Amino acid sequence: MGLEEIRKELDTIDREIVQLFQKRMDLSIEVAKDKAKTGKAVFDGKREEEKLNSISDMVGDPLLKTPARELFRGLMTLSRRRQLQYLSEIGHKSDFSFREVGELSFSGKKLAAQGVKWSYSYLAGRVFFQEDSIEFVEHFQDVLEAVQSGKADYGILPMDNSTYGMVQDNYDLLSRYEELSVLKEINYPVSHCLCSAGDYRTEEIRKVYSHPQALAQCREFFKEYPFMEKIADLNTAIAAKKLAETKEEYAAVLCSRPAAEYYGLRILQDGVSSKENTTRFFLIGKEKIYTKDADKLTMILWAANQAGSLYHVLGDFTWNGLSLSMIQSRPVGDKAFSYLFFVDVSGNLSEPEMENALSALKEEGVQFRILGNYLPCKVKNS
Ligand SMILES: O=C(O)C(=O)C[C@]1(C(=O)O)C=C[C@@H](O)C=C1
Repeated sequence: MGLEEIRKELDTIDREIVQLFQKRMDLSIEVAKDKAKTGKAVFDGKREEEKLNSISDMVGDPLLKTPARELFRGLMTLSRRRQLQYLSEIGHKSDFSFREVGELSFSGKKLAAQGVKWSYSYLAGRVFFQEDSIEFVEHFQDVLEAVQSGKADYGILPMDNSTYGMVQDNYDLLSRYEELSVLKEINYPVSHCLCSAGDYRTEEIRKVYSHPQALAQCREFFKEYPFMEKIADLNTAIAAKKLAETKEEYAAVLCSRPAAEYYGLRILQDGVSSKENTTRFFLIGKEKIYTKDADKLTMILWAANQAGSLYHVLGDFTWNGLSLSMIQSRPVGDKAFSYLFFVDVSGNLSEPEMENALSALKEEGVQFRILGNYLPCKVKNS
Protein backbone atom coordinates (compact mmCIF):
# COMPACT_ATOMS: atom_id res chain seq x y z
CA MET A 1 0.00 0.00 0.00
CA GLY A 2 1.38 3.44 -0.97
CA LEU A 3 1.18 6.57 1.21
CA GLU A 4 -1.84 7.93 -0.67
CA GLU A 5 -3.77 4.74 -0.09
CA ILE A 6 -2.76 4.50 3.57
CA ARG A 7 -3.91 8.09 4.09
CA LYS A 8 -7.26 7.34 2.50
CA GLU A 9 -7.75 4.45 4.90
CA LEU A 10 -6.68 6.62 7.83
CA ASP A 11 -9.25 9.24 6.75
CA THR A 12 -11.98 6.60 6.77
CA ILE A 13 -10.99 5.37 10.23
CA ASP A 14 -10.79 8.95 11.57
CA ARG A 15 -14.26 9.68 10.23
CA GLU A 16 -15.57 6.67 12.15
CA ILE A 17 -13.67 7.74 15.28
CA VAL A 18 -15.16 11.25 15.05
CA GLN A 19 -18.68 9.83 14.74
CA LEU A 20 -18.13 7.56 17.73
CA PHE A 21 -16.53 10.40 19.66
CA GLN A 22 -19.56 12.62 19.05
CA LYS A 23 -21.86 9.78 20.07
CA ARG A 24 -19.86 9.22 23.25
CA MET A 25 -19.90 12.93 24.12
CA ASP A 26 -23.66 13.11 23.56
CA LEU A 27 -24.03 10.26 26.04
CA SER A 28 -21.93 12.24 28.53
CA ILE A 29 -24.67 14.88 28.55
CA GLU A 30 -27.24 12.17 29.29
CA VAL A 31 -25.02 10.98 32.16
CA ALA A 32 -24.82 14.59 33.45
CA LYS A 33 -28.62 14.94 33.33
CA ASP A 34 -28.94 11.78 35.37
CA LYS A 35 -26.27 12.94 37.85
CA ALA A 36 -27.98 16.33 38.18
CA LYS A 37 -31.11 14.44 39.32
CA THR A 38 -29.40 11.96 41.65
CA GLY A 39 -26.68 14.30 42.93
CA LYS A 40 -23.98 11.74 42.08
CA ALA A 41 -20.46 13.15 41.57
CA VAL A 42 -19.26 13.61 38.00
CA PHE A 43 -16.02 11.86 38.74
CA ASP A 44 -16.28 8.15 39.45
CA GLY A 45 -12.76 6.89 40.04
CA LYS A 46 -13.83 3.24 40.47
CA ARG A 47 -15.69 3.24 37.15
CA GLU A 48 -12.73 4.90 35.39
CA GLU A 49 -10.25 2.40 36.79
CA GLU A 50 -12.49 -0.54 35.75
CA LYS A 51 -12.89 1.00 32.30
CA LEU A 52 -9.13 1.48 31.85
CA ASN A 53 -8.43 -2.08 32.96
CA SER A 54 -11.02 -3.52 30.57
CA ILE A 55 -9.59 -1.37 27.74
CA SER A 56 -6.07 -2.68 28.29
CA ASP A 57 -7.45 -6.25 28.45
CA MET A 58 -9.13 -5.68 25.08
CA VAL A 59 -5.90 -4.48 23.41
CA GLY A 60 -3.88 -7.40 22.05
CA ASP A 61 -0.53 -5.71 21.40
CA PRO A 62 1.27 -5.24 24.76
CA LEU A 63 2.99 -2.12 23.40
CA LEU A 64 -0.40 -0.50 22.85
CA LYS A 65 -1.88 -1.18 26.29
CA THR A 66 -0.51 1.97 27.97
CA PRO A 67 -1.25 4.28 25.00
CA ALA A 68 -4.82 2.90 24.89
CA ARG A 69 -5.23 3.63 28.60
CA GLU A 70 -3.98 7.18 27.96
CA LEU A 71 -6.41 7.63 25.09
CA PHE A 72 -9.39 6.51 27.16
CA ARG A 73 -8.28 8.46 30.20
CA GLY A 74 -8.32 11.49 27.89
CA LEU A 75 -11.77 10.60 26.59
CA MET A 76 -13.16 10.28 30.09
CA THR A 77 -11.54 13.57 31.11
CA LEU A 78 -13.27 15.21 28.13
CA SER A 79 -16.49 13.54 29.15
CA ARG A 80 -16.16 14.94 32.69
CA ARG A 81 -15.31 18.36 31.32
CA ARG A 82 -18.44 18.29 29.15
CA GLN A 83 -20.57 17.13 32.08
CA LEU A 84 -19.25 19.89 34.34
CA GLN A 85 -19.84 22.42 31.55
CA TYR A 86 -23.42 21.22 31.25
CA LEU A 87 -23.96 21.31 35.02
CA SER A 88 -22.65 24.88 35.23
CA GLU A 89 -24.94 25.85 32.30
CA ILE A 90 -27.96 24.61 34.25
CA GLY A 91 -26.88 26.57 37.31
CA HIS A 92 -24.82 24.11 39.40
CA LYS A 93 -22.06 26.15 41.03
CA SER A 94 -19.06 24.91 42.95
CA ASP A 95 -18.07 26.70 46.09
CA PHE A 96 -14.41 27.62 46.18
CA SER A 97 -14.89 29.92 49.19
CA PHE A 98 -13.98 33.01 47.17
CA ARG A 99 -16.42 35.89 46.65
CA GLU A 100 -16.49 38.28 43.70
CA VAL A 101 -16.34 41.97 44.67
CA GLY A 102 -16.70 45.16 42.62
CA GLU A 103 -13.29 46.55 43.40
CA LEU A 104 -10.62 46.48 46.06
CA SER A 105 -10.50 49.47 48.32
CA PHE A 106 -7.26 50.59 49.93
CA SER A 107 -8.16 54.06 51.13
CA GLY A 108 -7.90 54.49 54.89
CA LYS A 109 -6.46 50.95 55.19
CA LYS A 110 -3.21 49.94 56.87
CA LEU A 111 -0.46 48.03 55.09
CA ALA A 112 2.19 45.97 56.92
CA ALA A 113 5.60 45.93 55.20
CA GLN A 114 8.89 44.39 56.26
CA GLY A 115 11.86 46.66 56.86
CA VAL A 116 12.08 50.40 57.14
CA LYS A 117 11.21 53.36 54.93
CA TRP A 118 12.39 52.98 51.29
CA SER A 119 12.70 49.23 51.46
CA TYR A 120 11.46 47.64 48.23
CA SER A 121 8.33 46.40 50.06
CA TYR A 122 7.69 50.04 50.98
CA LEU A 123 8.27 51.20 47.40
CA ALA A 124 5.92 48.54 45.97
CA GLY A 125 3.37 49.24 48.71
CA ARG A 126 3.40 52.93 47.80
CA VAL A 127 1.83 52.02 44.44
CA PHE A 128 -1.50 51.58 46.29
CA PHE A 129 -0.96 53.07 49.77
CA GLN A 130 -0.15 56.49 51.20
CA GLU A 131 3.10 56.88 53.13
CA ASP A 132 1.36 57.25 56.50
CA SER A 133 -0.71 54.09 56.08
CA ILE A 134 2.37 51.84 55.89
CA GLU A 135 3.51 50.20 59.12
CA PHE A 136 6.85 48.47 59.36
CA VAL A 137 7.56 45.09 60.92
CA GLU A 138 10.88 43.31 61.39
CA HIS A 139 10.41 39.95 59.67
CA PHE A 140 8.39 38.66 56.70
CA GLN A 141 6.41 36.41 59.03
CA ASP A 142 5.40 39.50 61.05
CA VAL A 143 3.71 40.81 57.88
CA LEU A 144 1.41 37.79 57.80
CA GLU A 145 0.90 37.85 61.57
CA ALA A 146 -0.18 41.51 61.36
CA VAL A 147 -2.80 40.71 58.71
CA GLN A 148 -3.97 37.55 60.47
CA SER A 149 -4.40 39.33 63.81
CA GLY A 150 -6.11 42.33 62.23
CA LYS A 151 -3.35 44.78 63.27
CA ALA A 152 -3.02 45.57 59.56
CA ASP A 153 -5.63 45.32 56.79
CA TYR A 154 -3.12 44.20 54.20
CA GLY A 155 0.45 42.99 53.97
CA ILE A 156 3.06 43.01 51.23
CA LEU A 157 5.62 40.26 50.54
CA PRO A 158 8.28 39.80 47.85
CA MET A 159 7.70 36.40 46.22
CA ASP A 160 9.86 36.07 43.11
CA ASN A 161 12.67 37.89 41.42
CA SER A 162 13.28 37.81 37.69
CA THR A 163 17.03 37.35 38.19
CA TYR A 164 17.24 35.11 41.23
CA GLY A 165 13.93 33.24 41.34
CA MET A 166 11.53 32.47 44.16
CA VAL A 167 11.79 33.84 47.68
CA GLN A 168 11.42 30.36 49.13
CA ASP A 169 10.80 31.40 52.73
CA ASN A 170 7.83 33.55 51.73
CA TYR A 171 6.23 30.77 49.69
CA ASP A 172 6.68 28.44 52.68
CA LEU A 173 5.16 31.06 54.99
CA LEU A 174 2.18 31.67 52.74
CA SER A 175 1.42 27.96 52.61
CA ARG A 176 0.99 27.97 56.40
CA TYR A 177 -1.46 30.89 56.70
CA GLU A 178 -4.69 29.32 55.48
CA GLU A 179 -6.96 32.26 56.31
CA LEU A 180 -5.01 34.71 54.15
CA SER A 181 -5.31 35.29 50.43
CA VAL A 182 -3.48 37.05 47.61
CA LEU A 183 -5.33 40.12 46.34
CA LYS A 184 -2.82 41.60 43.92
CA GLU A 185 0.47 40.97 42.25
CA ILE A 186 2.76 43.99 41.93
CA ASN A 187 5.70 43.65 39.57
CA TYR A 188 8.16 46.25 40.73
CA PRO A 189 11.39 47.10 38.86
CA VAL A 190 14.25 46.73 41.30
CA SER A 191 17.47 48.60 40.66
CA HIS A 192 20.17 48.40 43.32
CA CYS A 193 22.90 50.94 43.85
CA LEU A 194 26.14 50.47 45.73
CA CYS A 195 26.53 53.15 48.38
CA SER A 196 28.75 53.91 51.33
CA ALA A 197 28.94 56.28 54.28
CA GLY A 198 32.34 57.69 53.25
CA ASP A 199 34.00 58.89 50.11
CA TYR A 200 35.32 55.69 48.50
CA ARG A 201 35.86 54.29 45.04
CA THR A 202 34.07 50.97 44.28
CA GLU A 203 37.35 49.01 44.24
CA GLU A 204 38.17 50.19 47.77
CA ILE A 205 35.03 48.55 49.23
CA ARG A 206 35.72 45.38 51.24
CA LYS A 207 32.29 44.52 52.74
CA VAL A 208 28.84 44.75 51.18
CA TYR A 209 25.69 44.47 53.32
CA SER A 210 22.23 43.74 51.92
CA HIS A 211 19.36 41.30 51.79
CA PRO A 212 20.56 37.90 50.45
CA GLN A 213 18.23 38.25 47.44
CA ALA A 214 19.78 41.63 46.52
CA LEU A 215 23.31 40.24 46.95
CA ALA A 216 22.37 37.33 44.68
CA GLN A 217 20.73 39.60 42.10
CA CYS A 218 24.07 41.44 41.78
CA ARG A 219 26.20 38.32 41.32
CA GLU A 220 27.52 39.58 37.96
CA PHE A 221 28.84 42.69 39.73
CA PHE A 222 30.56 40.56 42.40
CA LYS A 223 32.35 38.54 39.73
CA GLU A 224 34.27 41.74 38.95
CA TYR A 225 35.01 42.37 42.62
CA PRO A 226 35.58 38.90 44.15
CA PHE A 227 37.44 40.38 47.13
CA MET A 228 34.23 41.99 48.49
CA GLU A 229 32.71 40.13 51.44
CA LYS A 230 28.93 39.76 51.08
CA ILE A 231 27.07 40.10 54.39
CA ALA A 232 23.35 39.30 54.72
CA ASP A 233 20.97 41.67 56.46
CA LEU A 234 17.19 41.56 56.97
CA ASN A 235 16.44 44.14 54.32
CA THR A 236 18.19 46.46 51.84
CA ALA A 237 16.90 49.64 53.52
CA ILE A 238 17.71 48.33 57.02
CA ALA A 239 21.29 47.76 55.80
CA ALA A 240 21.37 51.35 54.46
CA LYS A 241 20.02 52.78 57.72
CA LYS A 242 22.57 50.83 59.78
CA LEU A 243 25.51 51.90 57.62
CA ALA A 244 24.41 55.52 57.91
CA GLU A 245 24.53 55.09 61.70
CA THR A 246 27.75 53.04 62.04
CA LYS A 247 29.58 54.82 59.18
CA GLU A 248 31.72 51.69 58.87
CA GLU A 249 34.82 52.34 56.77
CA TYR A 250 35.34 50.59 53.42
CA ALA A 251 31.85 49.12 53.71
CA ALA A 252 28.90 49.54 51.37
CA VAL A 253 25.29 48.45 50.98
CA LEU A 254 23.11 47.48 48.04
CA CYS A 255 19.77 49.28 48.25
CA SER A 256 17.34 51.40 46.25
CA ARG A 257 18.40 54.88 45.13
CA PRO A 258 15.70 56.57 47.29
CA ALA A 259 16.93 54.55 50.33
CA ALA A 260 20.53 55.72 49.72
CA GLU A 261 19.38 59.34 49.38
CA TYR A 262 17.05 59.22 52.39
CA TYR A 263 19.70 57.74 54.72
CA GLY A 264 22.34 60.18 53.43
CA LEU A 265 24.66 57.63 51.82
CA ARG A 266 26.97 58.32 48.93
CA ILE A 267 26.15 56.47 45.70
CA LEU A 268 29.28 54.82 44.29
CA GLN A 269 27.57 52.95 41.48
CA ASP A 270 23.99 52.94 40.22
CA GLY A 271 22.14 50.14 38.39
CA VAL A 272 24.31 47.37 39.84
CA SER A 273 21.63 44.75 39.15
CA SER A 274 20.49 43.94 35.61
CA LYS A 275 18.18 46.45 33.86
CA GLU A 276 15.28 43.99 33.68
CA ASN A 277 15.54 43.05 37.36
CA THR A 278 11.96 42.91 38.65
CA THR A 279 10.46 41.63 41.88
CA ARG A 280 6.98 40.20 42.11
CA PHE A 281 5.21 41.21 45.30
CA PHE A 282 1.96 39.78 46.66
CA LEU A 283 -0.52 42.02 48.37
CA ILE A 284 -2.06 39.85 51.08
CA GLY A 285 -5.44 40.29 52.72
CA LYS A 286 -7.72 38.38 55.03
CA GLU A 287 -10.82 38.25 52.87
CA LYS A 288 -11.18 35.55 50.22
CA ILE A 289 -12.24 37.89 47.42
CA TYR A 290 -11.49 38.55 43.76
CA THR A 291 -12.53 41.13 41.19
CA LYS A 292 -14.17 40.63 37.80
CA ASP A 293 -10.99 41.70 36.01
CA ALA A 294 -8.76 39.21 37.89
CA ASP A 295 -6.96 37.10 35.31
CA LYS A 296 -4.38 35.14 37.25
CA LEU A 297 -4.86 32.51 39.93
CA THR A 298 -2.25 31.16 42.30
CA MET A 299 -2.83 27.88 44.06
CA ILE A 300 -1.06 25.21 46.08
CA LEU A 301 -1.39 21.62 44.93
CA TRP A 302 -0.52 18.53 46.86
CA ALA A 303 -0.08 16.00 44.05
CA ALA A 304 -0.01 12.34 45.15
CA ASN A 305 3.40 10.74 44.94
CA GLN A 306 2.53 8.34 42.12
CA ALA A 307 3.26 8.01 38.41
CA GLY A 308 1.56 10.65 36.28
CA SER A 309 -0.34 12.38 39.11
CA LEU A 310 1.08 15.86 38.40
CA TYR A 311 0.60 15.31 34.67
CA HIS A 312 -3.10 14.53 35.17
CA VAL A 313 -3.63 17.40 37.59
CA LEU A 314 -2.10 19.87 35.15
CA GLY A 315 -4.10 18.22 32.37
CA ASP A 316 -7.30 19.49 34.00
CA PHE A 317 -6.13 23.02 33.23
CA THR A 318 -4.93 22.37 29.70
CA TRP A 319 -8.12 20.44 28.85
CA ASN A 320 -10.01 23.58 29.83
CA GLY A 321 -7.82 25.86 27.72
CA LEU A 322 -6.15 27.52 30.74
CA SER A 323 -2.46 28.23 30.50
CA LEU A 324 0.01 27.69 33.30
CA SER A 325 2.58 30.45 33.65
CA MET A 326 4.51 29.10 36.62
CA ILE A 327 4.97 25.93 38.60
CA GLN A 328 7.46 25.56 41.42
CA SER A 329 7.85 22.91 44.05
CA ARG A 330 8.70 23.13 47.73
CA PRO A 331 9.38 20.29 50.14
CA VAL A 332 6.40 19.57 52.40
CA GLY A 333 8.69 19.24 55.38
CA ASP A 334 7.24 16.46 57.49
CA LYS A 335 7.97 13.72 54.95
CA ALA A 336 11.32 13.30 53.19
CA PHE A 337 11.20 14.20 49.48
CA SER A 338 7.50 14.94 49.50
CA TYR A 339 6.55 18.11 47.62
CA LEU A 340 3.78 20.61 47.22
CA PHE A 341 3.46 22.73 44.09
CA PHE A 342 2.75 26.41 43.66
CA VAL A 343 0.95 26.92 40.38
CA ASP A 344 -0.05 30.10 38.50
CA VAL A 345 -2.93 29.68 36.06
CA SER A 346 -4.50 32.22 33.72
CA GLY A 347 -8.21 32.92 34.26
CA ASN A 348 -10.96 34.10 36.56
CA LEU A 349 -12.89 32.09 39.15
CA SER A 350 -16.22 33.12 37.63
CA GLU A 351 -15.35 31.70 34.20
CA PRO A 352 -16.72 28.21 33.40
CA GLU A 353 -13.28 27.03 32.23
CA MET A 354 -11.75 27.76 35.63
CA GLU A 355 -14.77 26.42 37.47
CA ASN A 356 -14.57 23.21 35.43
CA ALA A 357 -10.84 22.72 35.94
CA LEU A 358 -11.09 23.24 39.69
CA SER A 359 -14.23 21.11 39.96
CA ALA A 360 -12.39 18.33 38.15
CA LEU A 361 -9.52 18.54 40.65
CA LYS A 362 -12.00 18.51 43.51
CA GLU A 363 -13.88 15.53 42.10
CA GLU A 364 -10.65 13.64 41.53
CA GLY A 365 -9.84 14.13 45.19
CA VAL A 366 -6.79 16.31 44.50
CA GLN A 367 -5.88 18.39 47.52
CA PHE A 368 -5.47 22.06 46.63
CA ARG A 369 -5.84 25.54 48.08
CA ILE A 370 -6.51 28.68 46.09
CA LEU A 371 -4.20 31.40 47.34
CA GLY A 372 -5.83 34.13 45.28
CA ASN A 373 -7.29 35.28 41.99
CA TYR A 374 -6.03 38.73 41.10
CA LEU A 375 -5.11 41.24 38.44
CA PRO A 376 -1.32 41.66 38.14
CA CYS A 377 0.01 45.20 38.07
CA LYS A 378 3.27 46.11 36.33
CA VAL A 379 5.08 49.21 37.56
CA LYS A 380 7.15 51.01 34.91
CA ASN A 381 10.80 51.83 35.44
CA SER A 382 11.05 55.33 36.87
O1 LIG B 1 -20.05 6.57 34.06
C1 LIG B 1 -20.06 7.70 34.51
O2 LIG B 1 -20.46 7.97 35.68
C2 LIG B 1 -19.61 8.84 33.70
O3 LIG B 1 -19.70 9.96 34.14
C3 LIG B 1 -18.98 8.56 32.37
C4 LIG B 1 -17.47 8.52 32.45
C5 LIG B 1 -16.99 8.14 31.01
O4 LIG B 1 -16.82 9.04 30.20
O5 LIG B 1 -16.89 6.96 30.75
C6 LIG B 1 -16.97 9.87 32.81
C7 LIG B 1 -16.65 10.22 34.10
C8 LIG B 1 -16.62 9.26 35.21
O6 LIG B 1 -15.56 9.52 36.07
C9 LIG B 1 -16.66 7.90 34.74
C10 LIG B 1 -17.01 7.55 33.45
